[in-house]
Amino acid sequence: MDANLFYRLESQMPIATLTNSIPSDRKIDQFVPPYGYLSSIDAFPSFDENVINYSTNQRSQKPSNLICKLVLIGDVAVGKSCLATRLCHNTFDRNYKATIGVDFEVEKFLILGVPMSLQIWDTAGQERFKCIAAAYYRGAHVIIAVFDMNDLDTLKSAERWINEALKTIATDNPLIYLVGSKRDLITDDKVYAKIDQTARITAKRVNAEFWSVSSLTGHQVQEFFKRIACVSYQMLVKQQLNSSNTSIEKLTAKTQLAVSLNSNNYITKQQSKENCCST
Ligand SMILES: Nc1nc2c(ncn2[C@@H]2O[C@H](COP(=O)(O)OP(=O)(O)OP(=O)(O)O)[C@@H](O)[C@H]2O)c(=O)[nH]1
Repeated sequence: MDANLFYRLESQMPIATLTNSIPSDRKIDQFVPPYGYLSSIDAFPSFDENVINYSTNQRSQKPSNLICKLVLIGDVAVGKSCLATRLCHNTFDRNYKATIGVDFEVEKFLILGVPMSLQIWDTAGQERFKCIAAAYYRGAHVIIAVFDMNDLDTLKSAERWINEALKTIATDNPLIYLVGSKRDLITDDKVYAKIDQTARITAKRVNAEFWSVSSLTGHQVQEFFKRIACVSYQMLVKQQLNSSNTSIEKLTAKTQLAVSLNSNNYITKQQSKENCCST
């Protein structure tokens, strides 16, 4: 179904029907912490008071159509599609099937009682599809750069992928996540600690939050996307509140201007009348 039609139909649903259709493991009432406090540039420890008030108001109204666009980027075969599949279908495929251009999934969350759709754009890592995939970066709120923890060259590439995406994304301050995949393949704790440390340094350099996951075992996958859902919900709601404040401010400024213009006009007319009468 065409994505726009889907959202139009959904926005006409009663809120109870919509919220009941969201599974309980997609309902979030507590802010999800980062993978480790040291791995995040901003810990976002809790929901902001304004965001909680907004959510309470929203629950009593028709649901607003909050949509968070997310792009998965990174080298060939680092595990982007498996990550999306683990989240959306809770399955894992050992057979590698290259993504052709881009794939699309939607996952619904209910955050503080308000529905939000996570649009997941899974892009191809193959060089020949880069142009097609990059066309889908525009307007993304979240960038997830995936690298294979067993191949540190893909970590260097992840940094390049992020910098390239930032040039075309055209969104103010998108949230950036650096994700080490295939955690299950590293059994030596010392080896893991070294990779983890290197990844955190890279993450800091690119203003990203670092996570380490395994799509094979499902390790940290659900937590990771719940974390994204919380942080992006908070960001989108704050943006909405700021823009409505700005329009109220603009409206107030316009009204004041109109009042002052009118009163000036009135004074001028009065004065001219007075002048006229006095002659
Ligand atoms: N052991 C293990 N293998 C994984 C994991 N995630 C992905 N793989 C394997 O890695 C290979 C590539 O995974 P994909 O998810 O298709 O990789 P991709 O990044 O989407 O690749 P492109 O579509 O070419 O960009 C597949 O054979 C997967 O089975 C994981 O967590 N653990």
